[in-house]
Amino acid sequence: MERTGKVFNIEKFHIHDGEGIRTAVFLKGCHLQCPWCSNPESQKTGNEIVVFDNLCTACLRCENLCPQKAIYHIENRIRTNTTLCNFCGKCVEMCPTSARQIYGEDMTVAEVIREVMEDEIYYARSGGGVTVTGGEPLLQAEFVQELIAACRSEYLSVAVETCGIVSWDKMWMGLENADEILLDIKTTDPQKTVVIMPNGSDDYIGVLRNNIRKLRQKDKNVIFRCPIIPGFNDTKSHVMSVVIWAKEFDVQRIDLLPFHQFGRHKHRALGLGYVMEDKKQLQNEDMENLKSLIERADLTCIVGG
Ligand SMILES: C[S@@+](CC[C@H](N)C(=O)[O-])C[C@H]1O[C@@H](n2cnc3c(N)ncnc32)[C@H](O)[C@@H]1O
Ligand code: SF4
Ligand code: SF4
Ligand code: SF4
Repeated sequence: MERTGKVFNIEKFHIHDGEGIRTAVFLKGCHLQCPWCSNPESQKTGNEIVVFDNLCTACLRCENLCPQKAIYHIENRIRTNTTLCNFCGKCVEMCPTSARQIYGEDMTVAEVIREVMEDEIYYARSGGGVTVTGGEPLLQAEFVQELIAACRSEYLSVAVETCGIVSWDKMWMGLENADEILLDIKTTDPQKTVVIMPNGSDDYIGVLRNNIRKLRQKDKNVIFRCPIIPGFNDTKSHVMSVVIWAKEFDVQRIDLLPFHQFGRHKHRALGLGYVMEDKKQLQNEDMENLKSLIERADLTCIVGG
């Protein structure tokens, strides 16, 4: 049987996360739980169904239609019994306000490539390609390996975004043929890793450093990316420690990603809560100061990636 990957989104005309016009393929499942994550729907491995209360008009169409009788309401708030739901998608299709969403679909590499190739004309013109992201894409390293091989046979370049916290075997399987590796350095401080891996971060920093070292020994093109998260790592000392790592591993570029709150409605709809509500991204001037720390070390820095 053909291998499938668990995909939760394919986004066209993506202009970040690699050169040119890109199609981003989002793979579901992540073993980290960054409280600020812009894609919290990526974290669980299995399918999920959500209702955005702010969009729901409580028309009850979905409740009346569900073949599994999985939908019910409590005081005009629509809820889904996920043990009864078989993710048929009927309620999502007919919801007049797009308040219902299913996250997660099993797709073959051929199915993903078919969608990707709909925009073939733009990649060549813009120097773009495909970005594989998530969730943590390298948890599905075999699928990523096959997807990259299929992209290469269509002459498409591939960037992969990763947190870098997987075994070396998975890392290499997924990244050996990637053109660009966007490696997130969320922290260099072992004391802080519990914030992003509350269930046990073991040797987060050791695993990350070891993977970077091996990628560089194999001459892979690595770009460090630092999401700048208020109250967690928005300091000069954090950026300086990333600069020191870049020098140590001969990495030439560190991008800075300003904190945003695009994921906040999804956190709520998934019942995860959102602890970043009152956090504000750095002022432009402060971001520029962090950028200049990197540039003064003769490294390239793009804000926004
Ligand atoms: C959602 S992650 C998926 C890839 C991989 N799991 C990782 O963390 O690198 C993609 C990128 O979004 C960034 N990101 C996530 N939430 C963010 C937020 N609230 N503000 C800015 N960047 C964010 C991550 O740091 C990462 O560079
Ligand atoms: S169909 Fe959509 S708007 Fe109507 S009750 Fe269901 S979720 Fe709400
Ligand atoms: S996806 Fe299908 S089974 Fe699940 S709640 Fe919607 S209509 Fe019911
Ligand atoms: S590692 Fe990436 S996908 Fe996973 S929780 Fe953190 S930002 Fe989200």
